[in-house]
Amino acid sequence: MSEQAREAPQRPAGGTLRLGTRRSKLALAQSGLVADAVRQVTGRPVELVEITTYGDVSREHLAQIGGTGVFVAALREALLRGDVDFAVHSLKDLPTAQPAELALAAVPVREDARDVLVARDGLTFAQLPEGARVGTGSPRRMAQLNAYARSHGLTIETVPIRGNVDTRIGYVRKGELDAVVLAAAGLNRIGRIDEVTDFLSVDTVLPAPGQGALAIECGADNASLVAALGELDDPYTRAAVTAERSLLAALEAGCSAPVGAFADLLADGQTVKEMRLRGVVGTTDGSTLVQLSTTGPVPGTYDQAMALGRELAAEMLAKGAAGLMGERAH
Ligand SMILES: NCc1[nH]cc(CCC(=O)O)c1CC(=O)O
Repeated sequence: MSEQAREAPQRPAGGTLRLGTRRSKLALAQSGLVADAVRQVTGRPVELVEITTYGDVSREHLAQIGGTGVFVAALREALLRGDVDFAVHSLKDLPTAQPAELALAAVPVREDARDVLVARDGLTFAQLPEGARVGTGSPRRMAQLNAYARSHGLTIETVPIRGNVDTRIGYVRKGELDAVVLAAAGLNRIGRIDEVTDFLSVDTVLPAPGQGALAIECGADNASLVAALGELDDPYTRAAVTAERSLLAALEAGCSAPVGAFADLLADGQTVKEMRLRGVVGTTDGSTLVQLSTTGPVPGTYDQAMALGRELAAEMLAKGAAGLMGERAH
């Protein structure tokens, strides 16, 4: 039963829009949310078209074949072939270089950007026992969690894991790990936020650049679709994630580098004053972190947001960030 069939009776002018999506529970949830929003703003039917990516078929060598970029690549190929009209990505999985043929038509309002802990027995991070086994395959999470543990006089063991959200939480339920760390946004979107045992403040663990935000992408030459999808864009989220991704790009780091970044607005009462961008790079054992922040006027343009990220990257590089990033992704 397609979305198209269900909406056929009140079908307005303008044909059905085909939304290319991965088949994972998270991807389908994200695409479903965006499909609803696009129906609202365009008045057009939206049909989900499932695309199997190489990353879905073969996870074992994900790191070697280019990390989460493989998920994005198959959707982009479908867009470029014209098999689908637009696609939804988790922004944190998007490479920072934007192909000229494709437009980032919208970045909707960001979800909760925080990382969270799903631990056994309702444990918070501070309540984990000495030597606790904490699952995460992310060098960014490893670096900051190990540093956080150290600051509590605790040593944890970070255990590299992969797989979808169900698989990761499964390690805790089966008793193989004491806890796993995931993004709040993903759990919210698939309806499992109730399983969180600790929300990790961004003051302690900076999220991945773009975490919690979605990217809606379509062909750059389809001006009317770029404009229509643009209705879903949130300028503050767009500015924040642009600054975060600019930092990542200027550090010349890939999606698997130990880089965290988060931009937020500083308000004086009801008046938004400035944007603050925080960044961190560290060794995965958490023994050394370079963590800095910069504050500036809320970027009104893409170039201003990019400049904020570049400025912070330059300061971090001056403090030795490059030496902490280890092997570059790609
Ligand atoms: N790397 C996989 C991935 N990509 C986006 C999300 C969550 C949703 C988001 O951050 O927008 C996740 C899962 C996770 O990190 O827990």
